[in-house]
Amino acid sequence: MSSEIPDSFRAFRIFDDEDGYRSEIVEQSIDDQSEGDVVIQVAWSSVNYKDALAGTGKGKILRDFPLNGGIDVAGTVIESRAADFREGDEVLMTGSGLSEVRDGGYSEYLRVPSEWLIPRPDGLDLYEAMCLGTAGFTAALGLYRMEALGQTPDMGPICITGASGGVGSLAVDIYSRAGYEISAISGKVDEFDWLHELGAGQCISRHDLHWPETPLASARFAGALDTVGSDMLSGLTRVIRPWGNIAACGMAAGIGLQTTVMPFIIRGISLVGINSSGCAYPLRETVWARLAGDWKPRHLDKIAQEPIGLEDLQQTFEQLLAGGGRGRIPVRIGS
Ligand SMILES: CCC(=O)SCCNC(=O)CCNC(=O)[C@H](O)C(C)(C)COP(=O)(O)OP(=O)(O)OC[C@H]1O[C@@H](n2cnc3c(N)ncnc32)[C@H](O)[C@@H]1OP(=O)(O)O
Ligand SMILES: NC(=O)c1ccc[n+]([C@@H]2O[C@H](COP(=O)([O-])OP(=O)(O)OC[C@H]3O[C@@H](n4cnc5c(N)ncnc54)[C@H](O)[C@@H]3O)[C@@H](O)[C@H]2O)c1
Repeated sequence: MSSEIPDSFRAFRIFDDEDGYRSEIVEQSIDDQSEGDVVIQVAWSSVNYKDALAGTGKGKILRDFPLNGGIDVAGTVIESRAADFREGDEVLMTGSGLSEVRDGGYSEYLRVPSEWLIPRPDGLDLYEAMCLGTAGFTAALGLYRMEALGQTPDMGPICITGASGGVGSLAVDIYSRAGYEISAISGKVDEFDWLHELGAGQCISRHDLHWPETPLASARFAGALDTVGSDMLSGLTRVIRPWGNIAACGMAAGIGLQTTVMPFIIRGISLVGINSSGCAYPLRETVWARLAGDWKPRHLDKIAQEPIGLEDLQQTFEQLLAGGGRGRIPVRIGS
């Protein structure tokens, strides 16, 4: 790694102006970026569903324009005015306003506020940290919050929806490592063998699901991590066993939710909202420590696809939004 910030470097930047909503690779300088007390020489980022919404304009993700895309970043500190970080430190940052209100990780150098930076935990290298990224953090935060509400492996199987995607596949790996029996729901029957390899005990085709319309139906799962939303989440509320939990993190199928109070007051289930982006710093550190330790996925090599570059982002976004994602997509930024 070189130790000087070049006058000009590459970034994937998102615009919304008189020429319309668009994203392109630009040359920029560090002074073109949002404020911060630390500059990182970026090594890796990743592609999340939210990056695809931001990069294509299909979701209202950016709240300021223009900004560099990329809600995840990992690299080495090259310049610091912060007491807690020194040149040469390896760091990562997920969510925390990246590609929402400040420039994101699709950039060879990135200036960030140190208050959101996580020192790379022992047990993960920078590449692995970005194979996890927001997706892995979200899966782990879901489990952390369900366990805080009393979820334990002996209560029975956890259902993971959108199981072939980034959050879903990492959750299958992490939760099975944590001792849970996993029922994976996916529309991609071709991926069932792979999901079994990651730790799913049972795979269920989304196309064979017929959620009951009644307020309650036979309880079949002890808990759930839902990345899909809409009818999937509505149906799940009706089939969770007494005192079980649902961690709701996604809306790949839509943002609606139709249910009744019955699952909550008769079975005592809890619906927990997962917000990876705004998660408070102490909990962030705790969850990253688990991801680097006892919750580190055992099959990252099977979940991570071949790395892509900045020039591949647009095409990858389209594939992801069309439901064509499988596992995680690391983005190589540094040479
Ligand atoms: C990591 C993966 C993920 O997070 S997946 C989720 C990705 N996020 C999304 O897709 C949400 C995109 N946002 C939207 O679609 C819209 O903002 C929604 C929520 C529908 C509201 O739109 P609209 O009715 O036009 O109102 P608005 O945008 O002015 O917002 C209303 C108030 O809500 C707030 N808000 C909005 N987005 C955020 C956000 N991401 N984080 C925190 N606050 C948010 C706005 O600031 C606004 O509140 P206020 O009036 O400023 O106090
Ligand atoms: N709340 C948070 O903090 C948080 C963090 C990360 C991701 N998310 C959300 O979780 C979801 C998954 O994110 P990801 O990065 O893993 O994306 P991804 O594209 O890797 O995975 C999405 C999965 O959903 C499936 N899917 C797509 N459309 C569907 C539909 N109509 N019905 C059922 N399944 C469908 C896909 O096949 C894929 O398995 C997204 O909605 C994303 O916004 C939320």
